Amino acid sequence: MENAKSLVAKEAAKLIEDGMVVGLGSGSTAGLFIMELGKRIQEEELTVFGVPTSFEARMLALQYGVPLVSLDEYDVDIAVDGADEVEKDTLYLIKGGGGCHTQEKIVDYSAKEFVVIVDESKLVNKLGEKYPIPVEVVPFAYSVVIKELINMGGNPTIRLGERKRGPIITDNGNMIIDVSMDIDNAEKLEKELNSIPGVVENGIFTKVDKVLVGTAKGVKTLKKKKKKGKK
Ligand SMILES: O=C(CO)[C@H](O)[C@H](O)COP(=O)(O)O
Repeated sequence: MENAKSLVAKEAAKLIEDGMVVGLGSGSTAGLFIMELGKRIQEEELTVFGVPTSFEARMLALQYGVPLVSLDEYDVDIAVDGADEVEKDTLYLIKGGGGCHTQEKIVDYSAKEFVVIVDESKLVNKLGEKYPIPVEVVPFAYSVVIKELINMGGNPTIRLGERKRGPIITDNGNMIIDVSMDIDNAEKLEKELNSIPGVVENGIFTKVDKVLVGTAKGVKTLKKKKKKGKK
């Protein structure tokens, strides 16, 4: 899959034009995109600025020579980001495997165009098939949020560090609760989860313009087929 990720990252870097402000996603695929963008900036002497979605993206941008600006000063022309799951027909996503979905959603949703880059392993028929929904929660609220998620029919677990004996802490100083639940109407659930007091943001993304998929044979573009759960 590493080759598919590199292919799709390279293809996405070709979308960037001189003068653009680019949202820089988080995760391994977005990291490869940052590297490819850095190469184009150096080789073609492009004037491009990045807006990072995480500490990790910021560090990679510095490493690969992508100059950074903040959302306070600039609007984002295009955001390029990875995903944990992509529902094939709707292009709805689950993000937040790296715990960065809050800043990702702020940057990705503010962009004039939001492009997702994944390899084929991320495609699912139904959102939530393989991956729970990451929910970023203010630590003070974790127990009441867990109760509410159970009331909503979910199965929540606190995300723990791999070696740390305790919850992982996001770039914003919060905890992540991963919740498995049936996603009947993704747009509605995205809003409902955010209405729980103490929830900062959840990892359902329903506003996506384009998905580029890296495969063994090359890169294909996915288009939206239907809007699910809308009455
Ligand atoms: O949402 C994310 C981080 O919060 C990532 O985009 C997602 O986890 C995909 O990562 P990778 O490209 O490493 O598979």
